[in-house]
Amino acid sequence: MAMILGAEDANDWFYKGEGAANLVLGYCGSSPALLGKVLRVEKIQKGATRSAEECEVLTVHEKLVWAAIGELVESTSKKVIQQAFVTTVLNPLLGTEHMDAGMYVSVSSEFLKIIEKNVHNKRPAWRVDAAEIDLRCDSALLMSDHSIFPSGASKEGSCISVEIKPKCGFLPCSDFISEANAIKKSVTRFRMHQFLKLHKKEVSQLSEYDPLDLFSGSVERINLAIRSLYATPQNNFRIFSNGFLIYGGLGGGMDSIECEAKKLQEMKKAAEDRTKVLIRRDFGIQLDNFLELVSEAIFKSGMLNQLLATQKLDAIDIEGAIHAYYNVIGQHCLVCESLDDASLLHRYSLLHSLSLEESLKIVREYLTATTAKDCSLMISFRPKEGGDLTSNCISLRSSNQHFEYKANYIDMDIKPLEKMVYHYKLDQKIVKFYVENRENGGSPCDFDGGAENIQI
Ligand SMILES: O=P(O)(O)O[C@@H]1[C@@H](OP(=O)(O)O)[C@H](OP(=O)(O)O)[C@H](O)[C@H](OP(=O)(O)O)[C@H]1OP(=O)(O)O
Ligand SMILES: Nc1ncnc2c1ncn2[C@@H]1O[C@H](COP(=O)(O)OP(=O)(O)OP(=O)(O)O)[C@@H](O)[C@H]1O
Ligand SMILES: [Zn+2]
Repeated sequence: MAMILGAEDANDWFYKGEGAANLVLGYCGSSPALLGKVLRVEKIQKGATRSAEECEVLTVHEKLVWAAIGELVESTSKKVIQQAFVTTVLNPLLGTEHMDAGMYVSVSSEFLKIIEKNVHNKRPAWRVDAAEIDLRCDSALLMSDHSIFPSGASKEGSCISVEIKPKCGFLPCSDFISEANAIKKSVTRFRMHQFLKLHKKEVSQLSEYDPLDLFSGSVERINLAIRSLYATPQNNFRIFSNGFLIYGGLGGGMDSIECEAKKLQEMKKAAEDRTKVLIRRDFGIQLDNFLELVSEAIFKSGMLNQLLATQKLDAIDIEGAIHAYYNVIGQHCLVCESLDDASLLHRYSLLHSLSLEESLKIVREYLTATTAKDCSLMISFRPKEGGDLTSNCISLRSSNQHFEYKANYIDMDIKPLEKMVYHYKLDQKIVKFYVENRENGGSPCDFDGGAENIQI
C-alpha cells in the first residue's frame, strides 16, 4: 500500500454514486496512476456502536466459516479477507475475466473529512440520513472505473455504459421452505420484495423487471428484462455517458420517495429525453437499438450463467441455512424454539444433526450466494471502427453497426455472518406481506411486520 491520499488530494475526487455500504468517487486530477480509477470508501451507519477494531476483523465464527478456504485461514483483517474472497472463492466460480479485486490505498482522516464535506450536497438525502463516511478507516479500495474504457483508447464522448443489479435469478425449491411460505417456489423474491418496498415507500411503483427473464438464457427474454429495467430502473439499472450518470438514480433508485409523483414523472421524462439524445449523438442509434445491444452483450458474455450458478449455491434457502447458522455459532436455534409444527421441527432436526463441517459448508455457500445475489454488472460500449471483429464485438442487425463491449462485476463484498438472522427475518416478512397483500397491489394500511418484529 505505497500510495497515501492526503488532504491535498481530496479535491481531485468527485461523487460518483453509493450503495448501502460504500460511497464511490471518480477521479478528476492529473496523476497518471489514478486516471480512469474510482475510489470506494466505506460508510458507517449513523448511530452504529461497533468499534473500529470490531469492524476491521472477522468474528470468531466468521473465521471458522472461512477457515477452510486456503489463503483466508491466515487473514484476520477484513480487507485482506475481502481480497482473498474474490481471488479464492469468487474467481473459480465466476472466472477472472470480469472480476476486479482492486487494491487498497491508504487515506488520511483529513482526506476523508474533506471528501465527506465535498460530497454532502450530491448525496441523496435518505442516504445521508442513513450513513456517513467512516472516518476511522485508514484505507479505501482503488478500482478501475468500469463505466469507461481505459483512457486513451476511446474517442471522446463515445462510451456508453449500463449498470445492472440483477438480484436473485431463480426460484428456490428447498424442502426446508415451510408450507406457509410455499409461494416462494412460484413467485420471485424480487417481485415479492417490491410489494413491501412499495408499502414502505422505498419505491414509487412496482418494478416491471422480472429477474427470471434476465437469467433465462434466451436473448428475447433478456431484451424484455432490459426494457423493463429501463422502464422502472429503481436501483437496478443506470446508464452512464463517458462515465457520467445520465439515467437512473444516484445512490439508489431514480424514484426517490422525496419527490411527489408528478415531479418524478417530469424528471424521468427529462432523463429519458437526454438519454435518447446522447445515444443518438454518440452511437447514431435509437434507444431501442441500444437496449438490444445491451441484451446481445449480456447474452454473448455468458456472465449471467456463471452468476446464476453461484447464486444457486444457496441450495436450501435461508429457511434451511438459518439452522446451520445456529449450529455454527453453537447456540440454541431460535427458529426451532419458536415453532410448534412437529413435522417442520422434524425436518429441521435433520439440519441440527449435521456435523460442524457440513454446517460450515452450508453457511459458506449461503454467504457466497448472497454476494452473487447482490452484486451488479457494468457493461460499456463504444463504436468499433474498422479492423477485425473480435469476440468482444456485437453487430447490430438493425443498423449494421459494430460495437465493442467490456463487462465487469462490481460490489463483490463478502457478507457478514451475523446478517443471516436479519436475512431470515426479512425473508419471513417479505413473504408474509406478499401473501396478505398481493390482491391489493401492495399498498395496505395496517401491516406492522418490520423485520425486527418477526419473532425468533
Ligand atoms: O436483502 P436485499 O435483497 O434487500 O439486498 C440488500 C440491498 O437491497 P435491494 O437490492 O434494494 O433490495 C441493499 O441495497 P440498497 O441499499 O437498497 O440500495 C444492499 O445492497 C444490501 O447489502 P449491504 O447491506 O450493502 O451489504 C443488500 O443486503 P443483502 O441481502 O445482500 O445482505
Ligand atoms: N468500479 C466501478 N466503476 C464505476 N462505477 C462504480 C464502480 N464501483 C462502484 N461504482 C458506482 O458506485 C455505486 C455504488 O457502489 P457499490 O455498488 O460498490 O456500493 P455498495 O454500497 O457496496 O452497494 P450495495 O448497496 O449494493 O451494497 C455503484 O452503483 C456504481 O454506480
Ligand atoms: Zn433450528
